[in-house]
This record gives sequence, C-alpha cells and structure tokens, in this order.
Amino acid sequence: MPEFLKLLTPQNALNLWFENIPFSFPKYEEIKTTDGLGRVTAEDIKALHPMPSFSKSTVDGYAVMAKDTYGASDSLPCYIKLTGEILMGRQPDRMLVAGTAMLIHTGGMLPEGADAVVMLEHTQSSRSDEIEVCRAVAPLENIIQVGEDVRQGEVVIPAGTRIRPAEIGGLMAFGIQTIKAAWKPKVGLISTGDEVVPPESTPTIAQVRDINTYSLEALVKEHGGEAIRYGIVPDRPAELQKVLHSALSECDVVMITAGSSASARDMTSKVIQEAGKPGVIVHGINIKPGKPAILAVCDGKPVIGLPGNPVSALVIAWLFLPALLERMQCLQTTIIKKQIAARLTINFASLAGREDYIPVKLTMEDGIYQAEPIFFKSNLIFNLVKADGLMVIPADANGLNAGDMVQVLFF
Ligand SMILES: Nc1nc2c(c(=O)[nH]1)N[C@H]1C(S)=C(S)[C@@H](COP(=O)(O)OP(=O)(O)OC[C@H]3O[C@@H](n4cnc5c(N)ncnc54)[C@H](O)[C@@H]3O)O[C@H]1N2
Ligand code: MOO
Repeated sequence: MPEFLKLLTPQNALNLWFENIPFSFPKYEEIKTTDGLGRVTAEDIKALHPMPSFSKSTVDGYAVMAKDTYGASDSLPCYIKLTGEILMGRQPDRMLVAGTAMLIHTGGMLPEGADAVVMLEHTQSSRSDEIEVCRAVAPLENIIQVGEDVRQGEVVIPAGTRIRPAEIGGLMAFGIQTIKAAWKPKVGLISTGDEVVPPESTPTIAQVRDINTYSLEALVKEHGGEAIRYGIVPDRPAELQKVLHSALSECDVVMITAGSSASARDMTSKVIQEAGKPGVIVHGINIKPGKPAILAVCDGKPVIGLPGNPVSALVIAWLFLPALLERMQCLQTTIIKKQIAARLTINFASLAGREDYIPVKLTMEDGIYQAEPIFFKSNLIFNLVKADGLMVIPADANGLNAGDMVQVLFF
C-alpha cells in the first residue's frame, strides 16, 4: 500500500509541516509606500504627529461657542454676531470671542475659542453681520479634535501588518514615502510530466499545455510571493533531482506539480525525500480534490508536491501556500479567506472523514445566496473557471441535503 494512503486532515497536515519549518524573522527591504500594496510591514510605524494636527469642522456652518446657542430653537432662535470667514487651508486670523460666529467650511480649521459648529441648515442669515441660530449645539458637536484619529507616537501600523489601500492612505497622511517591508519569498515552480508542453507550443494529440506553472505563478503573486519558473521536467528522476537542487538553492519555497500519486512514474515524493532533511513530512491528505499532495522540508526549505491535475494543484496550493507565505513574512494577523454562507440547491453526497472543496455557482434568491455544485473532475480547469467559489463540506459531514447552509470560500 503506498505510504500516502495514511491520510491526515488538512489542519493536522499543515500543523505537522509547520513544526518542521525553521521560521525566522524575515529579511526586509526598503520599498516605496506606493508599491506597498499586499506587502507586510517589517517594523512598527508610529504616528509622527497627532492626527489630525489641527482641530477642524466636519460640516459647512458657523464656528461658535456652544454655550452661545443654548436654548435656541426654530420658535426661539438666538442671534450671533458674524465676524468673518475661515478660508480652507488657512489658519484663522483671529480668535473667536464669546457672542460671535465665523463662517467655516467642512475641513476648515477651527478658530481658537470655538468649541462647536452649527450646521448651515440650522441657521438663517438675514443680515450680513449676524446669523440666526435655530438649533443649539453641544460642545464638540460637528468638530474633530487634534489627535482624535491617532496620538503622536502611537503605533499606527504594527510590524507584521499586510498593507491594504487603507494603510497606504494612512502612511501618506504622515508623508511616509518609504517603508520597511518583509521580503517577498521566492517560490520556485517546477512542472513535471512527459506529456506537458509549454503554452506557446502546439501539443500533439496526447499532450497537454502547461497550466499549473501559470495558475500557481498567479497565486504566488496574489499572496505576496515572487514566482520563479523552472519549466517542465520530463518524468526522469535524475532530471527532477537536478532542477529541484537548483530551485532549492535559489528559492525560499519550491512547488513541484504532478508525479504525486501512486504509479511507477510518480517520482516526486522520492526525489523530494532525497533532496534534503527531514524530507517528506506529509504524503496524502484527507481532502478532495488533492488527496496525494506532499508537504516536505528540505534542509530548512519548505517544498510542496502538488497533484498534477490542475484543479487539485490550485486548490491545494491555495489552501497551504498563503498560510506559509504569511508565516514566512511574520504576518501577525491571519488573512481570513473571504467567504459567505449560501443555501445548497441539491442533495450532495460526500465521504465522512474527508474535507471536500466543491466548485459552486452562486445565485441570489430572496436575499439568500444559493450554491449550485459543479460536478467537477480535477483534471478540468474550466470546472474551476466556471465556479464562483468553493463550498466546504466538513470532514464530519456524511453528505449534505438540499436547503442546508454551507460556507462558500472565494478562491
Ligand atoms: N491508482 C491511483 N491513481 C490515482 C490516484 C490514486 O489514489 N490511485 N489518485 C488520483 C488523484 S486524486 C490525483 S489528484 C492524481 C494525481 O496525479 P499526479 O500528481 O501523480 O500527476 P500526474 O498523474 O502526472 O498527472 C495528473 C493529470 O494532470 C495533468 N497535468 C500534470 N501536470 C500538468 C500541468 N502542468 N498542466 C496541465 N496538466 C497537467 C496530467 O497530464 C494528468 O492528466 O492521480 C490520480 N490517480
Ligand atoms: O485529488 Mo485528485 O485531485 O481527487 O483528482
């Protein structure tokens, strides 16, 4: 019986693999903040000054002392002397004194002495030097105070944060043009198989174009790694040995596709085992698709042996590689895979003890997502192209019934 028939759950497989990887603090590089999307910060970033650095209005209206408006209503307005206008981007040229108001615009700097802003809609101006206030304001109403967003010196983006558009905006608010980011792990991609030819060539009748190198390259890029292609290796162990050796010396992670299963030409596990210590950690995971997957460590470097079937290769890589890249870059917050709850449209059988990831089409009915399973074969990439997401059938389920709610993950 091939060794890989001793199947682990995906979570146990991941844990066991990670226990054998010597994670260390990541190398880092200085990058332009504008290039930072998707990168991981390698140091704490602190507020250089309070944000905002001046107190401002959140509405168009009149800066006032709140107490001057107390009791004001539509039936009993109060009258306040208008002493000028605060121009945008300019510091007010005078203090606000009791019993006076100044015209202010959204984002304008509050004059000293003012503690609230009356909205334009709650005033009338019958005379050019006076306003009629029809509604009272409380202190701090319609203003943003100095440091209300963040205090000076506060850690605003901790080390190990994935940079999203919001972080880029926050960094620019401080004028931080460069950041230290964890280096992008280099992921070597090796395709194997005598029948596999490059996409630019025309396959003969029993050949196939290389899908996996390219779908995996895109996945690596999407999850913050740098992909390095090592081409297609024929089904000869010596050839794979040679290419794997180069990839291990040049990359931080290596992914090999195909040759993971049970036949005599499935050499991947053996070649990985001989490429470095401790070698193969997991061969076989209780999952569909992707059961024959291999997780290994060769002299400190993680290696993944993916099934050749393009759907299996992509699903397994999508389940394991992002988690690895996150750990390698010391990401502090696990990225939760985007998912929604949906109602299953039909009865769906599955094997108890095995976690299934089934491609589904999503539609919306009465405000609830409906998940229609695609009866897929893991060799057929367009089964995945046609899917909106992957429905998870947990290991403890012995199939699901039409109407059951399922989680659908977006890959
Ligand atoms: N007797 C058994 N046979 C198989 C088992 C099993 O348990 N017992 N498992 C099946 C499962 S599940 C999978 S998944 C596949 C895994 O196969 P391998 O990893 O050994 O890969 P190959 O056999 O070389 O290829 C499978 C399939 O994928 C095509 N392929 C390979 N590389 C590429 C590529 N880069 N781009 C596009 N397509 C590729 C290849 O031509 C084959 O059609 O094994 C089952 N068999
Ligand atoms: O894992 Mo295989 O992926 O079931 O075809």
